[in-house]
Amino acid sequence: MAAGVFEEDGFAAERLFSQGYSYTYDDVIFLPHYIDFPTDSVRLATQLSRNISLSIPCVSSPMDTVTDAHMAAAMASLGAIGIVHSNLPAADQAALVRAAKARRVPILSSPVFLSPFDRIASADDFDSKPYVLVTESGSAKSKLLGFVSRSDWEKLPEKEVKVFDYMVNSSDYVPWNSDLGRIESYLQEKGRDLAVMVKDDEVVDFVTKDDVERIKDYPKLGVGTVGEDGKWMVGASIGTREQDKERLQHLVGDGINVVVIDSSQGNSIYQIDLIKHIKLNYPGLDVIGGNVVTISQAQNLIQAGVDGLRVGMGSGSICTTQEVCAVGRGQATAVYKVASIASQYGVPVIADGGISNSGHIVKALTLGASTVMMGSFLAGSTEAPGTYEYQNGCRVKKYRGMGSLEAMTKGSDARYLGDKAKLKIAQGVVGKVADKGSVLKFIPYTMQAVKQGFQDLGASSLQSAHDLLRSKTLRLEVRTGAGQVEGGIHGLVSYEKKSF
Ligand SMILES: NC(=O)C1=CN([C@@H]2O[C@H](COP(=O)(O)OP(=O)(O)OC[C@H]3O[C@@H](n4cnc5c(N)ncnc54)[C@H](O)[C@@H]3O)[C@@H](O)[C@H]2O)C=CC1
Ligand SMILES: O=c1[nH]c(=O)c2[nH+]cn([C@@H]3O[C@H](COP(=O)(O)O)[C@@H](O)[C@H]3O)c2[nH]1
Ligand SMILES: [K+]
Repeated sequence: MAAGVFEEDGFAAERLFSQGYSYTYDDVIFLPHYIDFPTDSVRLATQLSRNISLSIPCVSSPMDTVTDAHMAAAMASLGAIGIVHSNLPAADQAALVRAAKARRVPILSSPVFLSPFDRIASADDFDSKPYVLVTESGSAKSKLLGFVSRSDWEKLPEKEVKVFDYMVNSSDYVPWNSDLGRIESYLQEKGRDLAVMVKDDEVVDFVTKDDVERIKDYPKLGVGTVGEDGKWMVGASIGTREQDKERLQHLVGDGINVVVIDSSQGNSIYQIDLIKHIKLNYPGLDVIGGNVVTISQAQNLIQAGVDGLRVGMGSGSICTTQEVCAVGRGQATAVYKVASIASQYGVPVIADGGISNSGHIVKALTLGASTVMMGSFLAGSTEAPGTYEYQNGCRVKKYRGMGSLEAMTKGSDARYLGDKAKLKIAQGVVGKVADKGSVLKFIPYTMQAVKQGFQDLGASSLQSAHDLLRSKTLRLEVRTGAGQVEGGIHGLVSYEKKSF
């Protein structure tokens, strides 16, 4: 296929993105190319940063309604990665990192522990869990003695008795790093409904037969993201205040694999100094800088030594930065521009914000990003922090911007403690997103859709998509308003949209 054949049809990215417009994902559309491979042969393996490889290009955002320990473990199990948020005291953030790394299953049950001499007075004591675990002292760091199932407790005629009188005695456990396959065999062999995981002298968690059955039915992805220590890889975010150096020390102590410096405008003296500090003091730790949207911002952070760049300003679903500050960039343009410079230095780019469907992921990756970072796309999942509630008959979870007044005044973050006297201006909102089920189910389907997009483009991998982009074989155009309407569902009285 000679490139010349396409010269007259569509634009190369270089030309399209140098005309003075700030384009976002929905503005642009790729022209299909040539298919000579099946969908399943498309490889989505990628780099998060210089030294961290992922088997799928997905990252969960460091936001307090998106990434805690549960999300981080689930993302790692999918071959992606989670970045634990920093809107809480340093020790608590480090505890989330520790929790995510303390298992090799994609789920967390966060058990309730009791001692044999405690009593279970009400169903609330189960904290919505099917079991409580019984240990010698009633804490995790104590000898496992057994468990109480909620159904057994409900059948008790007299609830005032001590746990000791009716618990199931069992000190049987599986090692902390057992995967689901191993746990399933254990449950089958022992004819049990519950496997407790123990590490050294600490009871880590439990997995139920119901959990295993549920997850077994989900589609399988590639290998999980595991570090040299045999644990899930987990990232964490920090700010650029002096106290964040101490926070980082905690996080490194608990084994984070990568740090993300969280700022809406990364090209600052504060961030550049911090990058240098981290590279000097933790030379083995990958640092992701940002956020940036221009070539010159990116160049400054690359010069300071970043191993990855986070791109996006004002493109997030809960962001009001462009409205409040008049600064930012359309996300398609931002990703293309930053990636075009970062690729020359071998620095991978994370396209952060504005992802609401698989097509946006295809666009971000094809325009030069190596991964996408998602907030709203993941916030309605089972694994996101918070509980579901009902709004107008719809099952929803809370999702909020980290620059919203509510998140800023949560009062825990050192970033704002010193600023109490200052007037606070919100750059984000608080909202709700619909229940999407488990990331363990919808991410594999989303990745399959991304593979179909890559196939249409004639790209069998991320590298091949980037090669098509840079060789100008990839052609694209801007869609008019009517073009965007035509590309969506239109002209129907009613419809049901089911993606998988
Ligand atoms: N990607 C995006 O478009 C946006 C993201 N956000 C999110 O909201 C949260 C807050 O972001 P920002 O407000 O940008 O946080 P930030 O911490 O970067 O900046 C807050 C303010 O503190 C200042 N500052 C930072 N370090 C300092 C230091 N060491 N000494 C003195 N002043 C210092 C900054 O210049 C800025 O005025 C983050 O989670 C961010 O990701 C907020 C707005 C837009
Ligand atoms: O202007 C902003 N005000 C905020 O309060 C805020 N909180 C998060 N973010 C950024 O949005 C990204 C997530 O965006 P999505 O929901 O579109 O995935 C995130 O990954 C952040 O980059 C914010 N931007
Ligand atoms: K926005």
